[in-house]
Amino acid sequence: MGEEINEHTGSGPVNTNSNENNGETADGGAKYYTLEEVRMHNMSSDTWLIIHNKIYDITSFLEEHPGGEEVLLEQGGSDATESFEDVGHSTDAREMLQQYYIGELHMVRRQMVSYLLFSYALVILMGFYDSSWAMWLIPTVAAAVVGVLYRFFMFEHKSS
Ligand code: HEM
Repeated sequence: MGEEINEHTGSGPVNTNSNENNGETADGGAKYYTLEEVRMHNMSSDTWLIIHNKIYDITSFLEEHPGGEEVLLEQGGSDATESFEDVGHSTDAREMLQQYYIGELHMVRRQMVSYLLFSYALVILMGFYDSSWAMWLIPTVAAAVVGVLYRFFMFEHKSS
């Protein structure tokens, strides 16, 4: 998947090859935005929300929202997952989200934590490397850790 991270602080994606407003790059991969970048879009003329790690540009939806514009503006530029779920939105409301989808949240910090934990686990295991049982245990545990991390990242990017 063509992962694209926009590190700029402007209002649109940096990659000129990307298709605007459909959350996909020209090669079909999702657009990724950092939390810092999403935070910039917190005004009535430009409102983005994060819901379940997906980014939505809801500027054009503000006035249409049955629950009012105010509640959306309060959440502008931030993670509205909890508020959205607390209201108990209908299936229709969830389907409406799709038309405002522009990309995915890039989990820089969570990825770093995972990499650190993985490295830490390897260092601990290396301490046992002088015993014979460790010869098979280390690769086994390392494979299990990689498996868990892989599932974690897949869930993170696919959750909705
Ligand atoms: C882009 C995201 C959102 C969409 C598409 C959306 C859509 C809707 C829709 C269609 C309804 C009508 C009731 C239903 O069908 O469930 C509704 C009601 C409501 N929404 Fe949202 N909503 C969004 C985000 C939010 C957020 C983040 C909040 C809270 C901060 C919120 C608070 C409310 C409230 C309070 C109501 C009124 C519920 C009632 O009066 O029964 N919504 N929304």
